[in-house]
Amino acid sequence: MAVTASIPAASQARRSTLLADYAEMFKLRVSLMVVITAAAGYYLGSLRSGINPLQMQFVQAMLGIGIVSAGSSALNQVLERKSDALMNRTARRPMAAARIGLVHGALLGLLAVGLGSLYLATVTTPLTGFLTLLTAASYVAIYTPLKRISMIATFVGAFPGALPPLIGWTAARGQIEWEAVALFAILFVWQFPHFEAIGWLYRVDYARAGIRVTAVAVPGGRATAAQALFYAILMLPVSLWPVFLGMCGWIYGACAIVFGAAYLWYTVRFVGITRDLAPDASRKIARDLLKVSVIYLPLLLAAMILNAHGRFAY
Ligand code: HEM
Ligand SMILES: CC(C)=CCC/C(C)=C/CC/C(C)=C/COP(=O)(O)OP(=O)(O)O
Repeated sequence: MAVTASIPAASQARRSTLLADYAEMFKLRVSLMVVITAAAGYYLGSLRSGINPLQMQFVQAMLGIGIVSAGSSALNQVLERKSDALMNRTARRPMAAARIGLVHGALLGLLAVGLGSLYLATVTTPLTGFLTLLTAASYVAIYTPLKRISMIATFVGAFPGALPPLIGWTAARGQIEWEAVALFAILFVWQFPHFEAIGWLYRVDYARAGIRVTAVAVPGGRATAAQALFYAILMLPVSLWPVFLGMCGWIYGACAIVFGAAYLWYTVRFVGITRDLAPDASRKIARDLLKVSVIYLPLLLAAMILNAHGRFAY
C-alpha cells in the first residue's frame, strides 16, 4: 500500500520542472485574466479614438502588463513564502517548498516589475507605465503585508485588482476618462463575491497561516455571505454603467442583466453557508460561486466588446 501511494508522489515531483515552477510563481492563470481585462480596456479605448485596436502597440502593451503582473505575483510569493508553506492550497508553490530560492524569486520579480513598467512607459505612455508600477507596488507592498493585519486587506487588494482595464484604456487613450473609471468599478465590485467564496473555501488554511479574511475574522459565514451578496447586487447597476456612458448598446445591457442575474443567483445560493450544512455541501456552493465568477467576467467583457459603440477605419 505504502509503495503504490508513493509512486504518484515521486512522478509528480519529477514532472515539476523549472518551467512549471515559473508558471506557478507568475500565477499564470490570474495574470492571463489580468491581461484579458487590460485588453478589454485597450480595445474599448481604441474604439473611442476611432483607431484600429489590432496593432503592434496592443500586443506590446499586453506583453508589458502581463510581465508586470507576473513579476508582482512572484514578489507576492517571496513575501508570503512562510505563510504559503502553512496552507494546503499553496504549500507546493516553488518558493514555499524551497524549490526556488529567495534571491532567485526576488530578482526575477523585481526585474519583471521594473523592466515591464519601463517598457510599458516606452511603448505606450508614461502615465500607463506609472499606473502599472503603482498597481504592482500597492499589491506587493500594501495588500500583501496587510493580509496578516486586518481583513480590510481584501478591500485594499481590490484596488490593484481593478486597475488593469483602466491601465489598458490609458495605454490606448493616454488619459483617465469616465469610461475607464466604469471599467475599474466593474472589476472592483466583481472581486467581492469571487473572493468571499475563496475565503470561505480556504478558511481553515487562512486561519492556520494567520491571514485575516472575513470568514476567519467573523466565523459562521454571516459577514462573508452579506459582503458577497451586497456586491453581487451592486454588480447589476455598475455593469450597466458602460451603457449609460454610451460605450455599448443595449444588447450588452441585456447580457449584463442576464449574466449579473446568474452571478447573483449563485451568490444567493452561497448564503446557504450560514445554514447548518454538511461541510461538502457548504464547500460545493462556495466552489460553484468561484467557478461562476471566473466565467462571468470574461463573458461580460466579451459582450461589451461585441456590442461596443464606435468604429475604426482599416
Ligand atoms: C481581492 C482580490 C482577489 C483575491 C484575494 C483573489 C484570490 C484568489 C485566490 C486565492 C484564488 C485561488 C482559488 C483556488 O485555488 O481555488 C483565485 C483564483 C482566481 N482568480 Fe482571484 N483574487 C482576487 C482578484 C482577482 C482578479 C482581479 C483577477 C483577474 C482579473 C482574478 C483572477 C482569478 C482567476 C482567473 C482565478 C482562477 C484560476 C486559478 O485558480 O488559478 N482574481 N483568486
Ligand atoms: C497590472 C498588474 C501589476 C497587476 C497585478 C495585480 C494583481 C496580480 C492583482 C490580483 C488581485 C489580487 C489581490 C489577488 C490575490 O492575491 P493573493 O495574494 O490573495 O492570492 P494568493 O493567496 O493565491 O497568493
